[in-house]
Amino acid sequence: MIKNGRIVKSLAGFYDVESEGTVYQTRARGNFRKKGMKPLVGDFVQFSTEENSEGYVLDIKERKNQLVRPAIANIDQAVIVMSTVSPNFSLNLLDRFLVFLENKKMTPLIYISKLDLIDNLDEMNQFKLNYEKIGYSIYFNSDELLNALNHKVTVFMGQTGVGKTTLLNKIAPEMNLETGETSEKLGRGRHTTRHVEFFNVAQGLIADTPGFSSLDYEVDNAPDLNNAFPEIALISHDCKFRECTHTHEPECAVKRALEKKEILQSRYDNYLQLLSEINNTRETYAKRRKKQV
Ligand SMILES: Nc1nc2c(ncn2[C@@H]2O[C@H](COP(=O)(O)OP(=O)(O)OP(=O)(O)O)[C@@H](O)[C@H]2O)c(=O)[nH]1
Ligand SMILES: [Zn+2]
Repeated sequence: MIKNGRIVKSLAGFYDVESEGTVYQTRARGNFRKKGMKPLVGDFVQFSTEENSEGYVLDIKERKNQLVRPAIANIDQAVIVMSTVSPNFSLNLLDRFLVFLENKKMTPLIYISKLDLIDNLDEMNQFKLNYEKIGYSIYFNSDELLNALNHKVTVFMGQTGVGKTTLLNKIAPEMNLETGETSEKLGRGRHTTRHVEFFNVAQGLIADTPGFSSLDYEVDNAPDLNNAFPEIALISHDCKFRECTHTHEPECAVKRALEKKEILQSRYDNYLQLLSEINNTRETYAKRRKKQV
């Protein structure tokens, strides 16, 4: 019988496909293999199932997005975990995570951990207001965050030590994750490769997230960078030049908005920093290519 479903687990060449509430064990066998495509957890697939024998994944539907580590596809949203201290809160790092997610069409949710370690909340409250104005959701407690996971596929990301595991243990104890502390106590190596699996939490799906300690935001051109800053993208429609980079061009609406404090200075500064990183990388590549000729 041919069915449609979604891969919810992958282990040693087997794929668990969920279809209308039932999970079927399958292997890969389809045209996509010739194209070098490998089924990923999160893929919507067509598969065959037979009684008394395993089924086969026959076709993979087009992906909305995908991650390499963990290897998953079609992710709706990502929780960026940022701590107030140890490691220190960084708007620069946060904006890099946001650019990465915007570019991948994953909705960012921002969770602030270790609020108990700071005496004064003024700065964090101001940050919350500022970023909510851009359109982002900021969470100071895990119960509110839990509600936002309903009916969505969510991954968790953040610098090492910010408290991802601690947070996941609070909202999804069934995932049985080890925090930095416990895995050190037990003398086990960190970052052991696990199989990839979705967990049902709050009527949504959560993917385990082994990686993400360093971040390549994966944007390599100015227009994509512009679009990865939603408030800049919106205002850029009023710039005189269609491909305005908001640096040296006359009649730039973004610079006007900056003067009127309608755009945060830190956001603009981080935009400029990423833009110059992108330009530097492009120049380096161009030089290398010239040398090769
Ligand atoms: N005071 C306080 N400590 C926290 C909080 N969240 C996490 N921690 C501590 O911070 C340390 C790191 O937490 P983890 O949950 O292991 O961090 P992680 O992001 O999973 O780190 P990696 O596994 O390295 O990616 C642990 O000692 C936690 O107990 C918090 O909200 N408040
Ligand atoms: Zn402009």
